[in-house]
Amino acid sequence: MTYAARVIVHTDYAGEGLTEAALAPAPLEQVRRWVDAARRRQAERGDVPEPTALSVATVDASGVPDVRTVLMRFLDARGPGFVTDLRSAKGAEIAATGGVAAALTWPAMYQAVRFRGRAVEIGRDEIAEYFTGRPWGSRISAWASHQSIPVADRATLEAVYDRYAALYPDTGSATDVPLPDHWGGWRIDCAEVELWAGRRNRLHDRLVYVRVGPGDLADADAWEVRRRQP
Ligand SMILES: Cc1cc2nc3c(=O)[nH]c(=O)nc-3n(C[C@H](O)[C@H](O)[C@H](O)COP(=O)(O)O)c2cc1C
Repeated sequence: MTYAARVIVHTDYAGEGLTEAALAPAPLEQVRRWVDAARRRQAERGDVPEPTALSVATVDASGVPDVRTVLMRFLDARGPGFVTDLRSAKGAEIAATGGVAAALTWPAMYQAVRFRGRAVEIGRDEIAEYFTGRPWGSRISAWASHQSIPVADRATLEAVYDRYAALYPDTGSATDVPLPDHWGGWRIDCAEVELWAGRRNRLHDRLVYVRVGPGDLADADAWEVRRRQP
């Protein structure tokens, strides 16, 4: 017997599914409904930790894919957005190809949302506003870490952190740590938004908003809904 055959537990997905009739006319409202439901469920039952954990896939200049998890910090008609170090591996990959795909996955609810599109850098004003709301230690780490670059050991990293902590001491003010130029974020300007709902016998529902014209995620005229086979 293979390893997989011995360890895999086959769980049938008993979700309620998703119908065309129940789907919101435009993707933003539909995604918000599901994100709100995931947050509520986490608050009530605690089985959807980090409901906005977003897997973000990028492709480097040679066509090699990469993926990591971030937190979805923005969700509006312009697309889902996240914050990060602009100099990171994901940053280099976005600079190289601009293509990005992302997924919110809530296994306890048998639901997932999938976005595909182009990365658009979030404006500095919005980033500055968001940055000031972060805890002081997180803002210090934004200076101390050059994300994705190797470091000799943990002690080296902590020494750099301590240096910035001394440079920008915690005064209790939102502006005691300046916004680093290298810290920012991207939104996904979506070409497709898929809602996946797990159902019995692996006969799941997949309803996909496909962009058919200009407009944002709140504009129903910009999208056509297609059902894909599971
Ligand atoms: C639950 C979770 C949330 C995370 N949130 C973020 C985030 O919001 N921004 C970020 O840059 N990294 C976040 N990370 C770390 C990333 O997964 C990743 O290690 C980092 O962004 C470097 O990725 P890169 O080297 O591919 O650019 C998070 C990791 C986890 C597991």
